[in-house]
Amino acid sequence: MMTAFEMWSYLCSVMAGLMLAWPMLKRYFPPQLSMQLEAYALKAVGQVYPYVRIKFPEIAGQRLERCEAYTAIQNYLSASASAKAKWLKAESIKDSRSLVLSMDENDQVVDEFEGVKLWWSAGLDFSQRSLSPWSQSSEERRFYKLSFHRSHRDLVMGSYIEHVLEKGKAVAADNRQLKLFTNNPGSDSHYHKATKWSYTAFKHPATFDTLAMEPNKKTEIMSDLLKFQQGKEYYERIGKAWKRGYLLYGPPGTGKSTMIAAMANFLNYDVYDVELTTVKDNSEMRKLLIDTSEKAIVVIEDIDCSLDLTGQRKTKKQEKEDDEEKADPIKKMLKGGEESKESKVTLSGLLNFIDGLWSACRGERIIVFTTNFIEKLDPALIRRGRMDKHIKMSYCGFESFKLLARNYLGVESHPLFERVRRLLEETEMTPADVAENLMPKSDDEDEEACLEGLIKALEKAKEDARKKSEEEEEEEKAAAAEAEATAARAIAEEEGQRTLSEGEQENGRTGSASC
Ligand SMILES: Nc1ncnc2c1ncn2[C@@H]1O[C@H](COP(=O)(O)OP(=O)(O)OP(=O)(O)O)[C@@H](O)[C@H]1O
Ligand SMILES: [Mg+2]
Repeated sequence: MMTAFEMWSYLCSVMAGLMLAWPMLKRYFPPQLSMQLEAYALKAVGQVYPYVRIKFPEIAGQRLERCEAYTAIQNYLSASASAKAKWLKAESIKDSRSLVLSMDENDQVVDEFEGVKLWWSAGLDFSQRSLSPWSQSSEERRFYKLSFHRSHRDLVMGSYIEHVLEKGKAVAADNRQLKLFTNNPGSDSHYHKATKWSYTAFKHPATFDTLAMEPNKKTEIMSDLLKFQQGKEYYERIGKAWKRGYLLYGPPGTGKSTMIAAMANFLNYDVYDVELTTVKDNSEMRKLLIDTSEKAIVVIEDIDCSLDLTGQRKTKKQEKEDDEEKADPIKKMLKGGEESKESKVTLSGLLNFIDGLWSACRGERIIVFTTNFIEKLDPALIRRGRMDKHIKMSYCGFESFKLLARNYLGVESHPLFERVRRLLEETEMTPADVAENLMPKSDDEDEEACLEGLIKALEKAKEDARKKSEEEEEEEKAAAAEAEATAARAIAEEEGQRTLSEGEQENGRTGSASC
């Protein structure tokens, strides 16, 4: 004969078994019926059932965004799921080169944390979505459910969930394919899935190993990036948003864009390439930036050309057009439609988003501006704190050349290196041009031919620079001579005028004396 306690324990364990088996049994019932059964069963056992359940939906919130927790749990469970679950789902990651297995809907796995058993199950809800007053569509909503005994509530809430999310994010970082986002031209759509970003897989092969620059400078940048990436607690402690601004400046072809790609590959961050000229106004800019994920590099290339952010300067052409429009109102009206398409992002808007917005965002973000003309930028835009690190990308030095030669030709040293070194000291050539000269153009071209080609190009560049400076000197001399001649003419004219007026005065005096 069973005691009351034994019966109670038996009943509880049957109920627990049923609850845990339910996700698997559910597949044999129509969706509507299974939802109703679940609701009744929940009511019935709610009072006595000793297990707590937490549901993590895939889609949540008003904007129906994908829940970060769901993704993290999916990644966390992928490891246990592939070992324990019976129904598995395979998804390809990283350029379809590997597969991630996650448990299928209605399956479950058991996890253990600090000696406590916890059950995870995957499920599917069907929610009715009304498309119009006459029709409805059923939408599938995935979720994960965590079940555990109520005596472990503190442990789960206190540390287990945090542990799952952190591990899940780490797995995601290892597995994920980097993405390159670009902003779509301004759209006013309110449809919940409309996004302001579109993306493609980021497969740029540049790394810090292939980036040619002075070794000390490169090491400094890499340590700076690492320090930033590992600085979560530090930024929290000093009360600063976890962001860092880099300004890359230098002539075209010195590797600014290549450096951004190397940064993304080094940190494993997505790249958000902002095309400022298609951003309608400051508020759209804000929305765009809120929509970026954490672990992101936000890039604004050629900031000096993107917008009139440099103290509201106007080009001569714009000034002339403005004058013409003032004189001709019809022309202004005709141009009106065109103007409304122009971006109205302002310098202060841009400064606000760099400073203000990200203070409220969790997760690390790097912002990179590039420019060919640092002197054209408003000092407010690039002051430390906004653009924390200013990195000058310069012409190719000998160390950079050696790296390019190793990369492009596979040579560490060569008798021609010495000539290249001397020429690089005497003339300026961008890494882009050096790289182009080092690249074999046919199978017959060996490293010697490429190095000789580079030497010829360097000699030509040196000769061109010499001629250019001679021409400039000539022009300067001619301009100085012209200025001197103009000054002499002006003095002579002034002299002539004075003699003339003195003569007239003299004549006047003799005239009046003879009268
Ligand atoms: N420092 C470098 N190291 C390795 N390759 C480089 C470097 N600089 C330039 N290159 C090569 O030259 C090409 C052009 O470089 P990149 O686009 O990075 O220049 P940039 O400074 O961004 O120029 P721009 O100012 O015109 O945008 C790259 O594809 C790369 O192959
Ligand atoms: Mg570039």
